[in-house]
Amino acid sequence: MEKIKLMEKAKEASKKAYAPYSKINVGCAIETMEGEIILGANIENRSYGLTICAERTAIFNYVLGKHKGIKALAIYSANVENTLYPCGACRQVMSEFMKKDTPIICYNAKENKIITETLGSLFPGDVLSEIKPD
Ligand SMILES: O=c1ccn([C@H]2C[C@H](O)[C@@H](CO)O2)c(=O)[nH]1
Ligand SMILES: [Zn+2]
Repeated sequence: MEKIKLMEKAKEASKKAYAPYSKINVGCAIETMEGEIILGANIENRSYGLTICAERTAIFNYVLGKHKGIKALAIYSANVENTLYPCGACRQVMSEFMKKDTPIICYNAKENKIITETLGSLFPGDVLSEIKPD
């Protein structure tokens, strides 16, 4: 799928965000190897630390759906000036289910520009392959 199309899905997902505290609605769209689209959005909590990011809700949705591989992941956010990149916790969770060369597509609202990274560029090192489940 074209990056812009996947980003449109992420934008759609951002409308499902529950973000009354930060007012930053983030949406995430995962394209699976089978070509399905899995969505996620951030869900905040009055106990701020319990907030979960859009990327992780999307990845957990992907896992529950028993899909076979992540082809690309797009992150959309409104109300932020700068490009929103995944936080450290999300990068760690991504490392469990994505490959080093899996594209992570970020949207920069300020420049109205799409920036493509990979998991390997955002989460370098060999930790990705250290422990393998059975
Ligand atoms: O990559 C990111 C960064 C932040 N957030 C959410 C968490 C919180 O609800 C709000 C502000 O940080 O944005 C995400 O969903 N994904
Ligand atoms: Zn995160």
